[in-house]
Amino acid sequence: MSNILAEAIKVRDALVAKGIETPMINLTKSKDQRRDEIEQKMRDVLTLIGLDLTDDSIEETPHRLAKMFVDEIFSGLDYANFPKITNIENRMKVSEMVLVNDVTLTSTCEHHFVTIDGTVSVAYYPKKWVIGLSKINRVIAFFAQRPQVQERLTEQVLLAFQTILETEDVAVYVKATHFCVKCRGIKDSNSYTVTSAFGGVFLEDRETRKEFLSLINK
Ligand SMILES: Nc1nc2c(ncn2[C@@H]2O[C@H](COP(=O)(O)OP(=O)(O)OP(=O)(O)O)[C@@H](O)[C@H]2O)c(=O)[nH]1
Ligand SMILES: [Zn+2]
Repeated sequence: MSNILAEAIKVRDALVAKGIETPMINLTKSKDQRRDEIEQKMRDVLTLIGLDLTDDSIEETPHRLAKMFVDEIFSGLDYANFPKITNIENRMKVSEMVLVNDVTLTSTCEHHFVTIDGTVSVAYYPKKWVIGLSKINRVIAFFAQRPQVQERLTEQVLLAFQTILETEDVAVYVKATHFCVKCRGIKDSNSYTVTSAFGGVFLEDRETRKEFLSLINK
């Protein structure tokens, strides 16, 4: 736990207090241990599917899956991976909306463990702080690298930025295609899902919300 940044702990506590934290347990095993155990269990799963793991193309797949789960697509379950964010004091007194539009979103649906593919737009009115623009992408990527449902992801991103920026005035808009809808089940390759979450002035003032939505052209 010691390598978790104070900012990350603040964000986690805020999500827990609001009841929007991802259902997760405390990780006690080392990454090596977790990779090893996942690899063994994935070996069993792939064999039960009917694959021959002596084939040289797939013999390393259980190992690849273990690495992918721990180090890549589910790395956002570990707050040690929360991005380092340098808050810059708003000395230039920016008072207009800061908008980062169409940030790439690649996440994983928690119901079927297949891809969620979309974009996220985030806007805020700076109060005390501004942050580096790339940090907006990095925070979104952190929460995307978890098993997710789109509604909770949207709320988590909103509260994370409200906590980091110390302002309620944040808006989040997510548009995504769910491969659990596209490649299996109902097999609808056309539909997409839109979710949004608004705080402060974006919630209270219809004109501000309209301005945000028109700026992102939705
Ligand atoms: N609200 C919400 N639902 C989601 C999201 N991702 C997937 N789902 C839905 O979660 C549901 C899971 O439903 P279940 O009935 O338990 O699973 P299933 O029988 O495999 O469902 P089908 O997809 O209808 O075959 C499905 O309707 C998915 O489309 C999401 O981000 N938000
Ligand atoms: Zn799904």
